[in-house]
Amino acid sequence: MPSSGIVVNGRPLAGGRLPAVCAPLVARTDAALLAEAALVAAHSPDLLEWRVDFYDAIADTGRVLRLGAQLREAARGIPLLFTRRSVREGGQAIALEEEGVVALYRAVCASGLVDLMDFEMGNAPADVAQVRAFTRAAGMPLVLSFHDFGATPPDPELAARFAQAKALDADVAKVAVMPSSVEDVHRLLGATLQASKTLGIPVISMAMGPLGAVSRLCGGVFGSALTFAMGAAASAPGQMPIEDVRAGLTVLQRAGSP
Ligand SMILES: O=C1C[C@@](O)(C(=O)O)C[C@@H](O)[C@@H]1O
Repeated sequence: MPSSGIVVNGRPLAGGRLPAVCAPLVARTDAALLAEAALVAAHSPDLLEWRVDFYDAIADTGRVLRLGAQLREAARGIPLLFTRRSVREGGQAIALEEEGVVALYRAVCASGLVDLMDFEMGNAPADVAQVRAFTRAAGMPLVLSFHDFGATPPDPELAARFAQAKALDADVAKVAVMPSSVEDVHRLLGATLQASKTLGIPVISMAMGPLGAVSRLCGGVFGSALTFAMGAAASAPGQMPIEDVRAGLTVLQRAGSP
């Protein structure tokens, strides 16, 4: 069965249309994050991603929760995705050990201040299991993700990453890679299509950098349920402004593209 859209709080993002559009928030301070959220929410993305690894006070759970509550207000009903991206997979260095990250995920899950969570499938298996349990208890979908900022792995590994997410009980499987040729982009889209037809859960993929930009526009045709577009600032190479991405998606839709 082909993959469907991502369901958040019982409702499919973007009404089930593929792909929904997510804009990242990458500010470092409280005031800057709230200003960024207000600005980006005005572009009406289907989802806002709080990249909490950018936040200066990530090691202070109380402050994360207080800011999360304010972010909720600033988001004006747009669902929130909570993501700590590790340095290993392209994120920022943070003042927290992995144990602290897991404790932070537990607190944020329990708070109900966000609507879904992203955790890397490459984290310690015990940590992945714990985050799965927290999200499950909170009734929150879990995205298990994999990022390769240096290359596009061979086809069997791409398929294995999607399958690994599913095996680890993800609600959504996500794979992001760096292409060094159009062939790499083509392979990523092929692996996405295959996974979207066989996995039984929504999948997300993107090829990063300028070569991969096309995947952020046409990925939905190949089964990717979400594309990341820049609101105020990019969180990964190759992200385009949200207005441009929406325009591209509209052109495809008008042409009757699936
Ligand atoms: O994993 C992803 C996808 C991403 O890396 C991208 O390439 O758009 C951007 C990240 O913020 C997000 O967490």
